[in-house]
Amino acid sequence: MLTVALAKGRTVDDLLPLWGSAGLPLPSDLDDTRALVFEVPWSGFSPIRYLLAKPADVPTYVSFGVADIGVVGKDVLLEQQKEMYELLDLDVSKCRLCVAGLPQDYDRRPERVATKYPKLADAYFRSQGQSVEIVPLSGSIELASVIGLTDRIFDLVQTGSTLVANGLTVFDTVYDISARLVANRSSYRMKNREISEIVRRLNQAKAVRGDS
Ligand SMILES: Nc1ncnc2c1ncn2[C@@H]1O[C@H](COP(=O)(O)OP(=O)(O)OP(=O)(O)O)[C@@H](O)[C@H]1O
Ligand SMILES: O=P(O)(O)OC[C@H]1O[C@H](OP(=O)(O)OP(=O)(O)O)[C@H](O)[C@@H]1O
Repeated sequence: MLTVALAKGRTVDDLLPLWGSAGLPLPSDLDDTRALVFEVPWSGFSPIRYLLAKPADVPTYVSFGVADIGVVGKDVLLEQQKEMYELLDLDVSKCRLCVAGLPQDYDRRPERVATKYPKLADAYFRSQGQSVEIVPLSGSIELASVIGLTDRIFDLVQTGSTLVANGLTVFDTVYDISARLVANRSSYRMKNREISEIVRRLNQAKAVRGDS
């Protein structure tokens, strides 16, 4: 059995079309159930057990080895820096980690920064030689700047529509983000046949998608 931890929500929604076109077995009734574990047979290989986890918890499952591989955003991997192999950029759930704020604050020295990524934000502002207070929040980060709790946010931007809707603008783009396939180090050795086949098929599906 190969156990795969998938970040539920946006990541798994964006991943499944690629996973399916790679000919990998799909959990079928994902949308119709509250179940979090799905076991699916895989012809010629060990069955796959999918775990649907909160995005921020996927690296924990993989690094402890209760999941052999996982799919999660690079933002989460960068923030947590857990021990594991990053095998593949899946090129889905693409967005950017940015510093943003109200346009009138652009020329002011930053004092407080709201973010779901406290370590990355701290490292970024230190690298700019700026000492800021990090305000950790768990979502709707834009709100902090809109109501004046902070003069910067450090958050994901894709279309930019959340920023626009809240009167905010990008000050700097810090990282390009996308979903990644990761593996537990010892699983990578012990279950190499299955894991290598998954990587091979996903690479092939990515190439076909890129051509079309
Ligand atoms: N607007 C976006 N566009 C594209 N990808 C995004 C966007 N927002 C987040 N992502 C990517 O998708 C991943 C999951 O985002 P999502 O918003 O579903 O999770 P979350 O808010 O962290 O989940 P939860 O709050 O349920 O734990 C992020 O880690 C990031 O890699
Ligand atoms: O540039 P956009 O296309 O508008 O996307 C960016 C928004 O998407 C994410 O939030 P999400 O929808 O995950 O909600 P959250 O703030 O509760 O995490 C991110 O934190 C931004 O708020």
